[in-house]
Amino acid sequence: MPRHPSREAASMTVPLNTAAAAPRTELFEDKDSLCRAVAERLIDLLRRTVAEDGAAHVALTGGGAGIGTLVEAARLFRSGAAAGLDLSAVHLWWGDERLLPAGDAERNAQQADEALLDLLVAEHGLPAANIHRMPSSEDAASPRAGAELYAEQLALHAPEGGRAGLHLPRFAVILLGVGPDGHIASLFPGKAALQVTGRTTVGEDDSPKPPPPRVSLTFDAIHSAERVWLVVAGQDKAEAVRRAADETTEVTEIPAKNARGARETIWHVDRAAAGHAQT
Ligand SMILES: O=C1O[C@H](COP(=O)(O)O)[C@@H](O)[C@H](O)[C@H]1O
Repeated sequence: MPRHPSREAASMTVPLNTAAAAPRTELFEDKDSLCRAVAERLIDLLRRTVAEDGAAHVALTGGGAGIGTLVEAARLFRSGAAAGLDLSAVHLWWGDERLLPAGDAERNAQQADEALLDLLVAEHGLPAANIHRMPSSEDAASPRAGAELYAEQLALHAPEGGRAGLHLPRFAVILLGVGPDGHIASLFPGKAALQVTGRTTVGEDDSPKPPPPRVSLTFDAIHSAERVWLVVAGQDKAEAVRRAADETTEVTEIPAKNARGARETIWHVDRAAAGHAQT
């Protein structure tokens, strides 16, 4: 297995992680109800994790349903429904990012700031230092350098004896959107980044979805999470959802198939993404 995706493998296989939690699906009427439910579930999980472990680490995602979930979480904070959650013990990370200038509107972190994080820092006691953004193009000259920088950040928050020898925080949950092509984070179909093992992060020079330069968690990092929650809304995702559930589909064709957490894997899917007729 390559440690870095120096070149694309013409024909590759990536094993499905059958040791992790098998996926279950929860169906929602539409994107709004899905995002509301995931936001409530996330706040509840953070409360429980902080109470039990003293800290909670979460990896956020971009994308329509990912940012929609943060918008709903902001609504819950504004309404007082998140009262009692000690945000000084919560750390926020990302599953992937575009290697663009800080503050670029296309960056997942920028969209998260606008949807939720600026509010949490200004009014709800989230320390700015607990927001662990992936490097920008000012921080790193290449996706590979960006990946190495983020791996160092992750390692600083790793507990002793982390899973599979990887130096990572203990993620209570990693949130993941799914692209119409079946990608998760910046792990795209057929790309050599899918094969990277023994590392927590990977650079992608040539993402088929613009912009090309990106940084992503690896499958190994995703599999280390306690929980993986996928958030998938819209008819354009229906084919990817269908293929991910098909046992004959290869991970290299639909990377989302291999998005699994150690204890729990939930696909939150709206009716359109599930391929149901619209009502
Ligand atoms: O490029 C990305 O796309 C996916 C899905 O985005 P969507 O707009 O099709 O919902 C997202 O999960 C990922 O974080 C992002 O970088």
